[in-house]
Amino acid sequence: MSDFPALTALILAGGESSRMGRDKALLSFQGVSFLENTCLIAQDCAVQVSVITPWPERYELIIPPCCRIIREPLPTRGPLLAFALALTFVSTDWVLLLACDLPLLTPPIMQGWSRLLATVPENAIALVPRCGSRWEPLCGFYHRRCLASLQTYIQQGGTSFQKWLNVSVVEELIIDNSEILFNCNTPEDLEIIINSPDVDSKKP
Ligand SMILES: Nc1nc2c(ncn2[C@@H]2O[C@H](COP(=O)(O)OP(=O)(O)OP(=O)(O)O)[C@@H](O)[C@H]2O)c(=O)[nH]1
Ligand SMILES: [Mg+2]
Repeated sequence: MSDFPALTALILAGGESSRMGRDKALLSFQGVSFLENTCLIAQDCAVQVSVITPWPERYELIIPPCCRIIREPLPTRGPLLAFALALTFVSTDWVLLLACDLPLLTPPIMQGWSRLLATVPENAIALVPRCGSRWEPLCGFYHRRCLASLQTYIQQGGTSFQKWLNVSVVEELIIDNSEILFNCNTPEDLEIIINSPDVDSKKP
């Protein structure tokens, strides 16, 4: 048995990738696509992994066999609404939400963070890292009890993770090394990780 609660991982793969100019989920890093790599990392700490996307056909051959796909209607309306939809399919208390463009995450890091769930106060709806004044919501843990407040926020027209988290009780996930959250959005970002001598072992 693991020393953290059962987790469902929800992986977002429905972005436009407009800055990258091609689908980030399909980018290859160290011989594995970004999306498959994210699924494999998530599998290591989650009892169920689901990919939420409007185009399942694009990914069904690259994701590991036991991962589920949740189809999101088109047109997409951003990560917050995709998360709210996916959350309705979750049966574990805790969820790990991940973007598919965080290629430096590793299983040991995610497991270490998962252990912190035991320290989260009962009234908190999430455990999320911060970078400066902003949350890093697409690499965070959410309790299923956040769904009610999330749905209310969305019904009021909200679409911003930052604003929703700022009006919620959220525990900050303190991270030792923010480089682990390196977000690969542009061709230049991709060059950086491909050419970095430190990422061979994915230890920034
Ligand atoms: N399912 C789903 N995922 C989304 C949606 N929008 C963004 N994402 C995902 O959220 C994560 C972060 O996306 P961003 O890097 O902010 O945006 P992007 O749309 O992928 O790329 P840009 O067009 O360059 O902003 C990625 O994993 C995206 O695939 C959406 O509407 N639905
Ligand atoms: Mg991004």
